[in-house]
Amino acid sequence: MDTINSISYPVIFKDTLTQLVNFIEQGNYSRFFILTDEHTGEHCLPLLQERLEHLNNSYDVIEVNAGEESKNIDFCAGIWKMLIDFGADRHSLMINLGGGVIGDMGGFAASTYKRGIDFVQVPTTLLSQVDASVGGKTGIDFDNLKNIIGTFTQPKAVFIEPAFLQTLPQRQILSGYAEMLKHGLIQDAAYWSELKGADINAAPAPELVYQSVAIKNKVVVDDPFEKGFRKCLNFGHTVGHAVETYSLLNDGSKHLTHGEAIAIGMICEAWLSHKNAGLTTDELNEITTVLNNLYPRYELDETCHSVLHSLMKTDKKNQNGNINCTLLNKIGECSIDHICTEEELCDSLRYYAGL
Ligand SMILES: NC(=O)c1ccc[n+]([C@@H]2O[C@H](COP(=O)([O-])OP(=O)(O)OC[C@H]3O[C@@H](n4cnc5c(N)ncnc54)[C@H](O)[C@@H]3O)[C@@H](O)[C@H]2O)c1
Ligand SMILES: O=C(O)C(=O)C[C@@H](O)[C@H](O)[C@H](O)COP(=O)(O)O
Ligand SMILES: [Zn+2]
Repeated sequence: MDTINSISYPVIFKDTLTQLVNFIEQGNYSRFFILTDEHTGEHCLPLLQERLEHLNNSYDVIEVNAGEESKNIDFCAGIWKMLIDFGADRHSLMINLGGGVIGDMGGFAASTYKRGIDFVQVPTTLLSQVDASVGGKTGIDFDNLKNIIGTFTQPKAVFIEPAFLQTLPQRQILSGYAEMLKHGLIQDAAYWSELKGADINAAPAPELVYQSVAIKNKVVVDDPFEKGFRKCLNFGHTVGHAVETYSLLNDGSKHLTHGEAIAIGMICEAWLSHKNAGLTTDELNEITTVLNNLYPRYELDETCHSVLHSLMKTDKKNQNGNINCTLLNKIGECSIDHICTEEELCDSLRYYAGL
């Protein structure tokens, strides 16, 4: 349980911060930059800085506001500007110290600055440790659409440090847990069974984080650019991204987290899986009960269906104007490219609302 080899880089689980310092020392970088947000600047940066004290390399810290509201072109431009002001050359390294927002946006900023500088992911939320840091999807939100601008660019390494999870609020633990449950549902029934009964009041054991990364990694290694089966990792996201965006637009600072929205999306898409892909009634009931008990309820009445449907029409898995979902054939097995109609998608929202 030390390292997983991903597409072109290691995901490191052991002696993580020491390994990060070694990586910087051996990388011969002209300069490095640590991207943080307000919370990781406070809770995670000091732990890293302790280890950097004996290094000769100089570095700068770039801090952005925390949260999804910052994952946009304005904050990204702020990062590019800071890199210019700090004199970052092509042999610079960006260290993304934070959750999925920092990883996605920092990865995007790095992959485009001077046509691309190296970056590493140091994920500090459960969600980013089990999912966002691996696989090379970078990006920002634009025009109220999730991750609509971005690249597939692989980091040079990923460093997963369990100590960072100690300061993570419970709500964020639960948010990351949704992507872990997704990994079980799409690829591993035994993992789903193990997780559904686990204590979610604290960060999960490192073995479970490792298992999730292993599941995701196998998929992204086989299909790094999402030409086909990688779409399985998007189970719950056709509806989930629409619900997340809807909440970002309507709920101000009380918006849903990514994981909370994906949990709702997984309930709806489990219903679609029952209708169109062979998921049994018992399995649908099991998935619905587990997710509905774990995650807060969210009101989705008829008035929001047309907005949600318009948002789903922009999903990246779609083709030729059809909305393409990833659906479960059974717990632990899924298939991609199921075309779902507006009526079916709205019925799935009605199923959720009627629970
Ligand atoms: N690239 C991918 O493959 C991928 C996969 C899944 C999700 N995502 C994206 O990831 C984002 C969600 O990521 P997230 O859930 O990590 O959100 P986030 O980055 O907004 O972090 C959640 C909150 O936790 C705080 N935080 C982070 N680490 C902390 C720590 N150790 N202690 C205390 N507070 C801490 C952050 O400041 C923030 O307030 C979404 O934008 C989603 O689209 C990307
Ligand atoms: O890595 C992937 O592939 C995923 O789909 C993982 C998702 O959990 C993640 O939310 C991802 O950012 C979604 O990507 P998008 O292409 O639908 O924006
Ligand atoms: Zn996700």
